[in-house]
Amino acid sequence: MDQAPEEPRQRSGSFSQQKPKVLRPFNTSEVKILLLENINQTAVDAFKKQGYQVETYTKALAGDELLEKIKDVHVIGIRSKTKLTKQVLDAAKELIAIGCFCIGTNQVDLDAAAKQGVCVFNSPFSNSRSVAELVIGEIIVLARQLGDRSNEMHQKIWNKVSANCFEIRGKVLGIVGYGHIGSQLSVLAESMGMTVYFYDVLQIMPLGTAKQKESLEELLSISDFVTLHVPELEETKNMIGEREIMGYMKKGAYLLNNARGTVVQIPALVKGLKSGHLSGAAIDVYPKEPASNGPHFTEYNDLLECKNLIMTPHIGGSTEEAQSMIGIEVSTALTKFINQGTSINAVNFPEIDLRVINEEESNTVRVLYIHQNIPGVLKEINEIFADHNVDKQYSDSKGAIAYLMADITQVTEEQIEIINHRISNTRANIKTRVLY
Ligand SMILES: O=C(O)C(=O)COP(=O)(O)O
Repeated sequence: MDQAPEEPRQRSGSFSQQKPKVLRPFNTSEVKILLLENINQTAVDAFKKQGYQVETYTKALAGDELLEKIKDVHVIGIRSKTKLTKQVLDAAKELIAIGCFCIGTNQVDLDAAAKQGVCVFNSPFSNSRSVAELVIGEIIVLARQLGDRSNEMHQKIWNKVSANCFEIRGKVLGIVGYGHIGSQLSVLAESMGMTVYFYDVLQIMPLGTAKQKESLEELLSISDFVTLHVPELEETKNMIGEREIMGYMKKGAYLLNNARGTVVQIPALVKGLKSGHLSGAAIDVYPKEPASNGPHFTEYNDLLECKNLIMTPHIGGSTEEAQSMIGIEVSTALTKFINQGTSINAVNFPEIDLRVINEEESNTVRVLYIHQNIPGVLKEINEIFADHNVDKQYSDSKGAIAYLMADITQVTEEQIEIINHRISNTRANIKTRVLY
């Protein structure tokens, strides 16, 4: 006789089959999300699935237009072009979070955002493979002068030359910045037969047979190809100028910048190329970049005259794969922050999370309290919580701001209002939300 199938056992711990309760801060259709710079459809779909209102633009916004649009949204999604300065953030009265749908966060005043209780997320590695592959392509294109040959053919010129065209096998690649992109590139370059060295401010374990160099100057002086993979920081601004190009890079070397435009001084690059000290360069990023597609690249006429210079319009991370992954990654982080207060992986905030509240915990509320990091705050808060049962609580700080998350049980609807009101009126309050 067939045996009846066993009842599935109730699993425990983090595999619990109890359903997490969906916490709703307010009617989700009131959550307004503004997405700029052609953010991927995966993000638009994810936000719409939550029931949020979503407005999208293909370009970056600036000036009055940005101030007008940002003033009543709860979340803004941007890429590398939209500048969220303190002045812009001051106008964003309802803003709770910013999503940078890219790696870089230099376009946002992170400190001002934190002080206003606005949590910033990015996508730290989803486009690293795309950038690394682009660099491999550029190295070969430069070594074979393909840009110039192709331009000549477009002008009907047949120019078959082998002088100063090289294989990349056995050449030295110098990587400045050995993070997600630099290290990925290191592996790809070695598999093409290149010898890899890198420079980084941190001591990092090299992948494959790559080796770390102690100084930037040493790296520059031994590399046939120098490629930059550093963030835009005070320390990296103008990092590569005449001293580095003419003084330290080898004669005949190539320079690649797919990092940030401000890292390389354009006049020094032009001098390096025009003097013949550099054999070529690939530049994807510029100190000033147009906000939208079209004939707007008018700042750098000197570059237009340089030979063996590949110029691209900041497309390092622009692949279908990277953009769709970034869309999912950043929209997921933002949704968790909106719905549950989770700030894990935030770039400017203490990283806080608590296990989910289950559906049957019907009278449990979650208090999210973003406050100034000053003495005596927890005492005040715990007095407010004193008549309730604090089920779990976690708090952490980062610089001037602190973030407390607490789940309180047996709270009636009137009490929710009272708790919200009392916490919002504490002297350290920056932003308080109560989810239920
Ligand atoms: O990921 C980054 O930081 C980039 O530079 C890519 O920027 P983008 O999203 O293409 O504007």
